[in-house]
Amino acid sequence: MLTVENANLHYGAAQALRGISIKAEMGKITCVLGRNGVGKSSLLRAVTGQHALSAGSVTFDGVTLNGLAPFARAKQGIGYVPQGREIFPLLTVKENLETGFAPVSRRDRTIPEDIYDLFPVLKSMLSRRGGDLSGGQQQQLAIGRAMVTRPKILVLDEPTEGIQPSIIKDIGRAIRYLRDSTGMAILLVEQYLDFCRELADYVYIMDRGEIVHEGLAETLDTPEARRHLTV
Ligand SMILES: Nc1ncnc2c1ncn2[C@@H]1O[C@H](COP(=O)(O)OP(=O)(O)OP(=O)(O)O)[C@@H](O)[C@H]1O
Repeated sequence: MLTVENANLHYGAAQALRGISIKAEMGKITCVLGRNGVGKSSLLRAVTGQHALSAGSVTFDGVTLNGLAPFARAKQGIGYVPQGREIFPLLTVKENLETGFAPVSRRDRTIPEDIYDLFPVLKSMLSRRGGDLSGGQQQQLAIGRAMVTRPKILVLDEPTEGIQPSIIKDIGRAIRYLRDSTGMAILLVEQYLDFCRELADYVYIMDRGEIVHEGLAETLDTPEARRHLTV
């Protein structure tokens, strides 16, 4: 289980996280919803080690991650699909997938076949450059690359952003498959309410750096929850 406890995060004098506490359990999809700029990406930066917390803690599987570099967190089993995908545009699809080998032991440096079962388009485009793929294909590649790192928890930053509906469906199916087949934890942040309602086991809503609602996915249909999500 991933646990974030009483997390504060600052950019200079500006505070982006204010006493955030969340849990992401193994075998469950945990979704953090919130409007633009409420701190969702900052929360994931704190989990993946790209920005230090100014107070509070992040623990995974009983190990405190505070102070560990992103690379060391990847070795602990944190797989990350960043906002905007961050595909290497000049590397081929295969080479992009192979960048995921870095944190895994030598004997695990293979590309899991289920990546191609989930996203057949990647197999047919292995020698194409990452930059030539559509946004949706790049999102699939970014998920594939994270799967190569053999994560115990997959952390996704707005996986539906700018993606066409048919590929959003494929991505939802892939996330469910990963939960059910491997029992990994999934933590995703989103603005797209319907995607989360269909997929999530447990949801949090953030507003201005704080958690303002939490509960089972069904609770998203309550007026209190909706109030935090409407502009
Ligand atoms: N590098 C930075 N330096 C200064 N302020 C930042 C930085 N990154 C984010 N912020 C600010 O911190 C707050 C939270 O930003 P964050 O990106 O975490 O929100 P978000 O919910 O992920 O938004 P979005 O949906 O637009 O990605 C915002 O007010 C943002 O302007």
